[in-house]
Amino acid sequence: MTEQTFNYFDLPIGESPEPTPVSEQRRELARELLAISEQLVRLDADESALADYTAQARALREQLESHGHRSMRDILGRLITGQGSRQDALDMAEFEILSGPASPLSPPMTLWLDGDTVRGSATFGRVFMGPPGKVHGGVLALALDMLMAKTQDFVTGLGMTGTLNIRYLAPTPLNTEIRFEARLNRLEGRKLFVEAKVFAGDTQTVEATGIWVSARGDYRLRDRFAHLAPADQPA
Ligand SMILES: CCCCCCCCCCCCCC(=O)SCCNC(=O)CCNC(=O)[C@H](O)C(C)(C)COP(=O)(O)OP(=O)(O)OC[C@H]1O[C@@H](n2cnc3c(N)ncnc32)[C@H](O)[C@@H]1OP(=O)(O)O
Repeated sequence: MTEQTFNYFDLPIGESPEPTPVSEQRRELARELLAISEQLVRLDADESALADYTAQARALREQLESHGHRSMRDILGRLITGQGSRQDALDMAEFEILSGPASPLSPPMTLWLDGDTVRGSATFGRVFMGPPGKVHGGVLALALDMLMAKTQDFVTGLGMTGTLNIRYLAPTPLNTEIRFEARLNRLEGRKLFVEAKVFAGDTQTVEATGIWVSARGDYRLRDRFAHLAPADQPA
C-alpha cells in the first residue's frame, strides 16, 4: 500500500493528522512536562528538594539534547511540493503553541470546523494565569489568533495575522472549559475579515475582530464554502 502524502497548503489549521507511535509518545511527554509546570506554580518545597528536582530536570534536558531535531527546511520542502509524510505533517501541526497536542505550552486547545463556524475549546490551568484565578489576557489573544487563523480553512491562500482587535468583556476563569467560536465576515483581495467570541459557561468574556493577509495572491473561497460569499461578492 502506498503511503499517504501531505501538502502544506491543504493541512487544516490547528488540527493534526492521526498520530504515529512516535507522536503518541511525544504527546505523553508534553502532557508530563505541562503537568510538571503546573506543579511548579507556588510549589511549597524546600531549597534542598528544589535543588534535587533541578538536577533531575537538567539530566533529562541533557538526554533530550543528544537526539537533535528533524530539519524544518527538509520537512517544509517536502510538504510544499505535496510530498510530505504523515510524520512531516505532524511535525508542523502538533507543536503549535496552545493547540498542538505535543507542545508542553498547550492545554491543549482543540479546534475544529462546525459547518460555517470555527469552534475551539480549552481548559487553562494555573500556568496560564493573569489576574488571580483568571486566564491571562495575552493567552486569550494567542488563543484567538489560533482560532481565527483557522477561518483560512474556508479559503485557498494562507497568510499571517495582520490586525487583531480584542475587547475583554469579563474575566475568563481558570480550570473551566472555555469555548471559542469564529466566523468569516468577508474577503477583500488578499484580506480576510474575521470575528470571534469567547465564552465561559453562558457568559461571553471576550469579543474580537481581525484581518488576515494572504502571503501571495487573493484569498478565494473553497468550492464547498462558496455559499459564505455575500450575495454581492463573487466566490
Ligand atoms: C510558503 C509558506 C507561506 C506561509 C504563510 C504563513 C503561514 C502562517 C503560519 C502561522 C502563523 C501564526 C500566526 C502568527 O503568529 S502571524 C505573525 C504575526 N503577524 C506578522 O508578523 C505579520 C507582520 N506583517 C507583515 O508581514 C506584513 O505587514 C503583511 C504580510 C501583513 C502585509 O504586508 P504586504 O507587504 O504583503 O502587504 P501590502 O502592504 O502589500 O498590503 C496588502 C493589503 O493588506 C493590507 N494590510 C497590510 N498590512 C495589514 C495589516 N497589518 N492589517 C490589516 N491589513 C493590512 C493593505 O492595506 C493592503 O490592502 P489593500 O490596500 O490592497 O486593500
